[in-house]
Amino acid sequence: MKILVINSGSSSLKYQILEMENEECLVKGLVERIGEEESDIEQESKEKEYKNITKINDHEEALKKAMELITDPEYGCLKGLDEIDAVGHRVVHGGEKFFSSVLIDEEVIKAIEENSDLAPLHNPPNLVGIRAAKKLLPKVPQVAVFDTSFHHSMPEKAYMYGLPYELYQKYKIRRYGFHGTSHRYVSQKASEILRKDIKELKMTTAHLGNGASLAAIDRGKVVDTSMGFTPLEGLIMGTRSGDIDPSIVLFLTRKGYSVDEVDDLLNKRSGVYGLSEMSNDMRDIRKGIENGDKKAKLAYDVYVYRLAKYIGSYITILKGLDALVFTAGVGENDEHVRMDVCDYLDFFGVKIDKEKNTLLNRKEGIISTSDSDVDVLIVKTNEELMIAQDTKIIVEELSSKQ
Ligand SMILES: Nc1ncnc2c1ncn2[C@@H]1O[C@H](COP(=O)(O)OP(=O)(O)O)[C@@H](O)[C@H]1O
Ligand SMILES: CC(=O)OP(=O)(O)O
Ligand SMILES: [Mg+2]
Repeated sequence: MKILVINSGSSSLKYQILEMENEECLVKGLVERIGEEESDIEQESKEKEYKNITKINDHEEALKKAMELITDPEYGCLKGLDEIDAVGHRVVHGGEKFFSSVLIDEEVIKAIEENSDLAPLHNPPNLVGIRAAKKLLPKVPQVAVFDTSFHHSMPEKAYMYGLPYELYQKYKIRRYGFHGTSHRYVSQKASEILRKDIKELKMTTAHLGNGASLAAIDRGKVVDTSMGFTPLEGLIMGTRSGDIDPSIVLFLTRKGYSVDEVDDLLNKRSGVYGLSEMSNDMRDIRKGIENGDKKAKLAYDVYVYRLAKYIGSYITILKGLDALVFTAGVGENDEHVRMDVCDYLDFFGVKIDKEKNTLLNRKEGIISTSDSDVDVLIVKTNEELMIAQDTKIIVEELSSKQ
């Protein structure tokens, strides 16, 4: 079975074709800066790499271009689009309605549309991707895999805010959590690496990409997570502020900032980028620190401090910790972040093996010492594989019913 996985962002479209026989990725591509004068297109297959800059007007055009490249005799991996058996879509906000992946029909599309209010940056482009794929591949079953669904197990006490209850009833204002597909994948993978049943483990998974979140996972079930009503809450991220005093928003609007300006400030101009006044990328921050840049150092320190503070609080609510898992761009590649976060956790018996931490950088495995009270791991996230696996299960169920 060949599955097309689509992750459609506000101005980008990421895609992969996976052969599910051996769960191999046949082709992987990215169209960026959709709608701008120049869009970047990149595709990688076994030994071939395609790169081009051209104008791509919208997501439908991006998907069309992707389909052309997938079936290109030189760069592609398929002879025709009819080889695609199913499509799996990343959908960011499933609200309270979806707690597992579903086959997409008109009702599901309507529900995703209704949740757009809750994730205006993410759900609309996801829907555009779904509609474009349905148009191009009308006979192929399509599945939605939600970022929020793995967090559905959170208890009320973790997902409710200290706000009037009627706001929850009226607007569904509560914590939802995101990156669930990644937290689910890496928690399972970590238990495999540890050769322990996930049902026996207390775990904290740290998805540290451009967006970043933590999940507290008790015996396979999420009990808390750092992102909230939207993906803005929690950790310091590449360009997002994470937790701040909500009064700052009121203060700024009273100073004359418009709602859209505050939105832009908190989502796109804050976090590591805002503090360092330099970059959202940890590689640039490292270079800055090495060159003695004080703001880069400050941004790094605030980033690591917030992370350690959250992990400490998760050790309390989990009443212990068996495994701490680092994943995504920063988690997988930045040995300094892992080292410095674990340094704060010394009191809890977390001991990192410096040599393994360096040696396993960009790889996968256990990086704690054998006498550490907590196993610390690097796991490479693979949201696309998880989406494809869910899609396969749902499509097989569907065909067994027919
Ligand atoms: N070698 C590296 N060292 C440190 N940080 C890295 C490295 N490679 C990537 N990163 C960080 O990872 C981020 C991207 O993470 P990724 O998980 O790919 O992001 P996205 O949220 O876009 O999926 C970059 O912005 C950068 O901060
Ligand atoms: C939900 C979210 O923050 O996603 P990303 O990290 O892809 O921006
Ligand atoms: Mg990501």
